[in-house]
Amino acid sequence: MTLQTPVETKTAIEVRDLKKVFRKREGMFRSVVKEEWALKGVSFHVYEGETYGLLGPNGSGKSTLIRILSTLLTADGGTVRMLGHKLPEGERELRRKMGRVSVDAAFYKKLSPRENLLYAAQLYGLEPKKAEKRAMEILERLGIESRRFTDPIEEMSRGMQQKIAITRALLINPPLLLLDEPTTGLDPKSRRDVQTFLEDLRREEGTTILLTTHDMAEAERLSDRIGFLAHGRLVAEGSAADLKAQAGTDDLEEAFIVLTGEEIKKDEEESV
Ligand SMILES: Nc1ncnc2c1ncn2[C@@H]1O[C@H](COP(=O)(O)OP(=O)(O)OP(=O)(O)O)[C@@H](O)[C@H]1O
Repeated sequence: MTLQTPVETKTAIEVRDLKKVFRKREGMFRSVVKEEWALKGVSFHVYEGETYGLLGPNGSGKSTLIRILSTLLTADGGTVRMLGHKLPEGERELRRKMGRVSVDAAFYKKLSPRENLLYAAQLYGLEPKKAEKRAMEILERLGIESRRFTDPIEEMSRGMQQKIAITRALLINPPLLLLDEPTTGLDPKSRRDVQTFLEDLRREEGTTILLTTHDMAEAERLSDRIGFLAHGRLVAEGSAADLKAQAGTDDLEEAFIVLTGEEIKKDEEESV
């Protein structure tokens, strides 16, 4: 009898009962403290090499969740384990292993993408020539013409800045990528460039990707599994097909409404 080797599926991200509260002072004398639970106990996991999309309307807690995983915010409850490291203890190691992109990426705006990326490469301890070659390759694949590499970032559109932020996150070729709304506000072509690039990355490098979006088509195109987030809770999860089956519909947007009782408002510029 021959024993079959089981296919090993490792977990890259494990989030258990994650909670986050924001406290705001309100009232005339700012004496009233109001608590806002952005995350009310969220649990999910992402397998190695999987793309997992968190889908939710404005204010559902997507950015808060990604910011905690990115080590930019600390949680008020629950546990996070990524690539075998627990937060907050494994913060330093994790920062070296993950790429993070958010809508408010900080750059030296007077400097060019080339200068910003070389500076980041230096911080990562990368060899400048190799880093430059990799950066130029990624920028080209993302559809930025090489003649723009030396223009100041402040002269570039938001879409271009977003592509430069993605390039920076990928300089170290991280096994894990956390993307907060990677295509929000991009024109249709830029959006497709970024989506195609993310698909290639998953296929060619086996990168584990956690992304947030409020774009149904994007979630469906990119994600192996999708989690529906509403009011700080993960209401449902599964492949797009599973979620549609759970809701008894063949449309993901309708499935979102049926399963969460919420609607996702589309930004006007986002209709592709
Ligand atoms: N720094 C903060 N201080 C106070 N409240 C905050 C802070 N960040 C987020 N919140 C609140 O937490 C809740 C979740 O916000 P979060 O930004 O995570 O949602 P989101 O799903 O990412 O929304 P969007 O799609 O608009 O970015 C909201 O009610 C928001 O007002």
